[in-house]
Amino acid sequence: MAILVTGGAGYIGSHTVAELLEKGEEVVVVDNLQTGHRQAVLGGTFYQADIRDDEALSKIFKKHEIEAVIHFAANSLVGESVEKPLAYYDNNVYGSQKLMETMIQHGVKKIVFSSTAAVYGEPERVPIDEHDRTNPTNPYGDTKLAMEKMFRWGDAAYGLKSISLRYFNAAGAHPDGLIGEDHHPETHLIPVILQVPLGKREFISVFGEDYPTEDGTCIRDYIHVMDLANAHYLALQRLRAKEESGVYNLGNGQGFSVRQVIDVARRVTGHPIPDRVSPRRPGDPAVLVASSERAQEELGWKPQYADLEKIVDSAWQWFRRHPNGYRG
Ligand SMILES: NC(=O)c1ccc[n+]([C@@H]2O[C@H](COP(=O)([O-])OP(=O)(O)OC[C@H]3O[C@@H](n4cnc5c(N)ncnc54)[C@H](O)[C@@H]3O)[C@@H](O)[C@H]2O)c1
Ligand SMILES: O=c1ccn([C@@H]2O[C@H](COP(=O)(O)OP(=O)(O)O[C@H]3O[C@H](CO)[C@@H](O)[C@H](O)[C@H]3O)[C@@H](O)[C@H]2O)c(=O)[nH]1
Repeated sequence: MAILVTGGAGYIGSHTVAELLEKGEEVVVVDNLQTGHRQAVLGGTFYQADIRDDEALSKIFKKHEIEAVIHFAANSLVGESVEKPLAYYDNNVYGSQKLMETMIQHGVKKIVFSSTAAVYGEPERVPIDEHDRTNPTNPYGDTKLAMEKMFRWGDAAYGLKSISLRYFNAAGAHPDGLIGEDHHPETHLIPVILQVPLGKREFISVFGEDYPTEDGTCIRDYIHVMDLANAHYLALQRLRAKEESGVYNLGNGQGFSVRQVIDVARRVTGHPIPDRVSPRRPGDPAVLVASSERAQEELGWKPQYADLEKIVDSAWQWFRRHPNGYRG
């Protein structure tokens, strides 16, 4: 039986496909390539299709015997979601609804899906654990919370078991150098910083220096993409063993400010990386740091690349070899 991966040509999806293939799983990928890359899919069967197209989805579910779904396909940028909220509800909420309907029609009852730290909004305390209040400060986080609720009700009504993985900030690349991050335009902090030593931009903009943090810049918890990929495999194993829904944070439990990340990148690349302060980006919470104790205890998850220097170096190795991403 196969694992259907939606968004498997994207950044985190392609690394998870690589992990699943390495574990000997049969993989079917569905991706509309709106931000993904065909070359990023290292194996399995690939379909270029949109998850909102239920006819196309149904054909794929008929053709393959699908055991479980790992669902990454989404719009996922905090800033963009504030400007275009409806595109986020359409792809993330309606898209997940269509996917769930197709799963139910075909008797598929297991799903692992991407949620986010953005469901918490401004946390009441850090590190954040899964019991803490969810109160998103941007439409993106709100759509992911709506997805979580939809799958929870889907369990109650149809016995569809889901594991929601609330990742914090993904970064880094596969150690074999074949796949990595490639977004157009790139907006994520670590790759944007690395565009400076690559000669693609002159300086890094620091979005806001007046947050209630030690140096005034936002704090995030950075997590290596291979550690995320492994967590998806472990979540799948948990669903196979327990058939029980759950929610897990995935982060390293350590927060780094924008300025600290820039300093690490300066050390890793040996480049001065000039910076300039610009206004806050709407929708950004000041601090997001995870407690991932539950994932460690219940999934047996243990991050292998917890050190920020290793994460930035891993991203740097990819960008040095592929300054234009999959285009060379
Ligand atoms: N990157 C992060 O730091 C981060 C953190 C938390 C959560 N997430 C979540 O993880 C998931 C993957 O994020 P990513 O950074 O790899 O993003 P990405 O944009 O690289 O990957 C998303 C993939 O989904 C595909 N896709 C989008 N809409 C689709 C649709 N309607 N039908 C079929 N395919 C579709 C895209 O083409 C792309 O290949 C997203 O759900 C995102 O919200 C990401
Ligand atoms: O050029 C830049 C880019 C970003 N930032 C700041 O860096 C931090 C991290 O930003 P970014 O890398 O864009 O990530 P987030 O906005 O934190 O969102 C990411 O991390 C979330 C989980 O925390 C995920 O849900 C999202 O999908 C993913 O894009 C934020 O404070 C930004 O304001 C800058 O100062 N300058």
